[in-house]
Amino acid sequence: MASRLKAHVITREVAPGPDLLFSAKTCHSLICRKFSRKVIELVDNFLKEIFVFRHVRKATKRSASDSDCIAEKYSSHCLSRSAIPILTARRTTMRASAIPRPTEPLPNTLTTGRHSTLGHTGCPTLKKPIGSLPRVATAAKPLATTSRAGSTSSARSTTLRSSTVANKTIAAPTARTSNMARAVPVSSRPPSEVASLKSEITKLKEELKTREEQLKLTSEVLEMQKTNLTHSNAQLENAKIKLDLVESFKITLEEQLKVLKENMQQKTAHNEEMCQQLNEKEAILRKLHNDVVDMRGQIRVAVRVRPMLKTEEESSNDGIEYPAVNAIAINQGTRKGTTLMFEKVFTPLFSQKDVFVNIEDFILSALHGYNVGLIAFGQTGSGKTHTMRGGDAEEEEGIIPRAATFLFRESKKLEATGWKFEFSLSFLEIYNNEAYDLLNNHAAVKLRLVNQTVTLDGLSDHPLAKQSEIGSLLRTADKNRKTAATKCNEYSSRSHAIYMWKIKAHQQATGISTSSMLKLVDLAGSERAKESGVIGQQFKEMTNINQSLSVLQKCISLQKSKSQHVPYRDSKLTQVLMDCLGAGNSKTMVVVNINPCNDQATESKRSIEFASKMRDTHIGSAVQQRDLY
Ligand SMILES: Nc1ncnc2c1ncn2[C@@H]1O[C@H](COP(=O)(O)OP(=O)(O)OP(=O)(O)O)[C@@H](O)[C@H]1O
Repeated sequence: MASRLKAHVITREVAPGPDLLFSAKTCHSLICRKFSRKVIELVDNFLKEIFVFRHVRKATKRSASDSDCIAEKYSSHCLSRSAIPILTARRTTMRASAIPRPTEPLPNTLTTGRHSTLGHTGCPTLKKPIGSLPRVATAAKPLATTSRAGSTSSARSTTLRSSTVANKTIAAPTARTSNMARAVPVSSRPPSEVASLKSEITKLKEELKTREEQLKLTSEVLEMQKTNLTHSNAQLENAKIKLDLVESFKITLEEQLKVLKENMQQKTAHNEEMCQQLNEKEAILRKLHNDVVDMRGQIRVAVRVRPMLKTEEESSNDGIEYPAVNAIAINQGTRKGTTLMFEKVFTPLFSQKDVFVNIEDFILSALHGYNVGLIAFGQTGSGKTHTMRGGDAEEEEGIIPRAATFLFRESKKLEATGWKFEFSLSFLEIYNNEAYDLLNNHAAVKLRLVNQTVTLDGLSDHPLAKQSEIGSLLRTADKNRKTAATKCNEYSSRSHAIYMWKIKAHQQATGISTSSMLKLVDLAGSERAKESGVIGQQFKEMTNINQSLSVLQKCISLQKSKSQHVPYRDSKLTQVLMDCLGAGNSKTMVVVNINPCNDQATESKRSIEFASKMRDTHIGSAVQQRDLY
C-alpha cells in the first residue's frame, strides 16, 4: 500500500530543473520524525498550492516561471531546514494521462501523530490517497543553482537521492534552517530574468484574457446551443404529441376501415345473393313467358283488317264483322260468314303502335334465345308491307323498324342482369323463286339445304351496334326490293322479303350463351291475273308468287295433318321459312292482312280460312338456342 501512496508533486513540469518528489515514505518519515505542526502545515500548504497550480496551469497553460514563484515562496521562508532533506527531488517522468482532472479533490490537511495510518492505508492528510496522485511528465532542467544547499542538510535528512540530489533538490528552506538565506528571491534575480518573467506573466495574462473571452464566447455558444436544444426538445415534444394524435387517428381510421370492409363484405354477399335470386327469378319469368306463348298455339295467327283507302271510297266495307275481341266473320252478300277465332284481331282502328304492342312479347322471345318468325300474309294490296315496313313517319313505322327499337331497348334492360348482346342483320329477297341479297347490290344468294337446315351462301351480314343504324339499311333494302304498280296496288311487292336478325347473347354470371334468329317476313301478295291485270314479266312474277304461296299453304296443311313428307324443298320461300313452319323449333306468328272492301270478300274469306288452318298447325315447342362449348 505504501508504494501506492506516493505523492508526486512535480515542480519541474512547469520549470526546468529537478523534480520534487514527496513519496509516501517521505511523508511517513516526515510525520514519524515528529516535525512540528507548523512544518507539517507548511508542507501541507505547499502541496495544496502546487496542486492548485498544476490544475490552474493545465487550464490556463501558465508558464513554468509561475511554479518557480511558488517554489521560491516556500523556499524563502516556509520549510525548515530539517524538512528539506525529506523533500527530496528526483527526476521523474510522468505520463500525461496520469494528470489529475480538475474535479479531483484537493489535498486538505496533513495530520500529525504517531497513530497516523500514513504508509499503510494512505495519506490521511489528503482526502485523496497520496498514492493516487499522478505523475506528471516533466522536463529535466535544474530548478535553481541554489538547490545544492538542500543536499547538505542535517543528519536527519536521510532520503536524499543518489548523485542527482545536489542538482535536483528543490529550494524549500524552512524557518529553522540557514538554507533559507541561500534561496534566491525574485528581487535578487538578474533583471533580464525578471523582465523575461514579467513579460512571460504579461503574456500569460493576455493569454488568460483571451482564454477567458474564448470561454465566454464558448459559454454563449453553449447557452445558444442549450436554448436550441430546449427549442428542439419542445419541438420534439410537439412532434411526439402530434405523432400520438396521428397514431390514435390512424387507429380510429383503421377501425372505421375494418367496419366499412365488414359492411362491404356483407353487402357484397347480399348483392350476390340478390343477383342470384334475380337471375333465378328472371329465368322463371322467361320460362313462364315462353310457356304462355307456347300455350297460345303452335303457330300464332293474328288478323289485321286495314282501313279503307281513299281510292276505295266507292266500295262498301260492311261485310266484315267482329263478334268478339279475337273473332272475325266475313259475310259475302247476304251469306253470313263463319266466325273464326285468332290470336288477335286488329280492326282498322288499330294503329301501327297498337299492333306492335300486342306482338312485342313474341319478339322478346328472340332476345331470350328462341328462334322467332313473324310472317305477314295476305292478298295483294291488303296491307302486308304497311304492317311490316310501314311509312317513314314515326307513327307510321311498321313492325320491322319498331322491332329494332324494341330489341335495343330490351337488351339494355337485360344488360342490367349481366347479359351482353350482339346484333347483326341480313335482308334476303326471293324473287321469281331466286334468292338475292337486298343489302349487297341485289347479289344472288345460294340456298343449300342440309339436314333440314338451310344455309344461305353469299348473304351479307351487317353488325348493328346502334338502333339508329337500322334506317340506312332499311332504305337500301327498300331501294333494292322489286316493286311495281298493279291494278290492285300502286306499289305492289313483286317479291318476298325476309329481314333476318341474328342475336347473340351471353351472361357472364351463369356462363349461358345463346344464338337465336328473328325472321320478319313480308310476303308478296297472292293475286289473280284477271283482277291484277298483269302481263309479261309481271305475269311471270305473279305466277311465281302464287306458286310459292301455294307451296307454303301446302306445307302448312301437311304439317297440320302430321304428314311424313312436307315439301319444303319445292320452293325457295318454304326452304327459308322451314324452321318457322314446323321443321324447326321457332316460335311463329302469322299476321293475316285483310282488304276491308266487300268486293274483296271472297279473297279475304279465303285468307282467314287459310289462317285458321295455320293456327291449328302443330309445330312443336320452341327450344332455346343455347350455344354448346
Ligand atoms: N293499316 C293501314 N292504314 C292505312 N293505310 C294502309 C294500311 N294498310 C295498308 N295501307 C295502305 O294500303 C296500300 C296497300 O298496302 P300495302 O302495299 O302494304 O299492301 P301489300 O299487301 O303489301 O300489297 P302487295 O302484296 O301488293 O305488296 C298502301 O297504300 C298502304 O299505305
